[in-house]
Amino acid sequence: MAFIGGGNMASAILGGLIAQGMAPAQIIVIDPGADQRAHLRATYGVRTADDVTAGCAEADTVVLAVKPQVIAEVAERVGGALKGKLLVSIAAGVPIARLEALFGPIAIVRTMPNTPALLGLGATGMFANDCVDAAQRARAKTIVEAFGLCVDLPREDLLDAVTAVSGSGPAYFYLLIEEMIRAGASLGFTREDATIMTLQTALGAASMAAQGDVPPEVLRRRVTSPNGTTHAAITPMQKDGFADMVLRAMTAFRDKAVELGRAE
Ligand SMILES: NC(=O)C1=CN([C@@H]2O[C@H](COP(=O)(O)OP(=O)(O)OC[C@H]3O[C@@H](n4cnc5c(N)ncnc54)[C@H](OP(=O)(O)O)[C@@H]3O)[C@@H](O)[C@H]2O)C=CC1
Ligand SMILES: O=C(O)[C@@H]1CCC=N1
Repeated sequence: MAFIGGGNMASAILGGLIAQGMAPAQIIVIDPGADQRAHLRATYGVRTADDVTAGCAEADTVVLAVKPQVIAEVAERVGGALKGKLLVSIAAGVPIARLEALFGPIAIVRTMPNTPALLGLGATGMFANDCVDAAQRARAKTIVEAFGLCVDLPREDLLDAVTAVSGSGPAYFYLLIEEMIRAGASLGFTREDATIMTLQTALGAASMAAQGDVPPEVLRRRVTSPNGTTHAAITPMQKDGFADMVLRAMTAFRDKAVELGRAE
């Protein structure tokens, strides 16, 4: 398996795959940064290369993990070297039609993962082109499921919505965590106490919601005693347009994914 691009998202996937038992020697990462290649070798034990054609030669599966703006340059360098291989793209917004125009009519699975893949807790959407056969589809799914859950999408355009929900989603929660820590510290906690209380609360709330038997709205109401403290906090948030803010933010993420993917 080869990765073109060894940055943040590739590292999260590598960490997840290796923790799940994939042999690092089976993985080669192509990245232009000598320091980054040394870091990847030291951290994950993978092989590295700086030349994309040589790097992909032995792989049957190639993960395209560069920024959308760099894909055309990669395609120019790689030429026809991906013929017969499975290309798994993780690039936000880049449509399969554009990948086919750049890399030729090869088997392509377009995915949108997220960084919790590092802990095997990724949430990934995927969609395959018509060149992908049953064995390649199963291989892509096995890889994705090694670092979290995989949703096989009925339409390609839903991948831009996946970017808004789960691809970028960890950042919404991190922002809330950052601000809760800051606010906790300003209410008199030490920063350390504000941090552990906030993180344990985030973990506990997410774990309860993830059990799935009680909807989040009901869980929220159970915390919200009539006319109590939670009510005093949440009511102004709702009045100040929290729901609209989340919708606008996620629509902006989705639209940016579309824009990035269409850019030449
Ligand atoms: N970060 C995230 O949470 C997620 C990211 N993605 C997608 O993953 C992709 C990568 O994003 P991310 O990991 O955040 O970005 P990074 O910038 O962290 O990683 C990209 C890596 O690719 C390297 N690179 C640049 N040019 C080439 C080239 N020609 N050949 C090989 N490697 C090259 C970069 O090197 P250098 O820095 O030296 O240029 C960098 O190390 C994007 O398409 C993004 O949309 C998808 C889901 C989530
Ligand atoms: O911000 C980005 O463009 C990437 C895609 C999804 C998450 N991070």
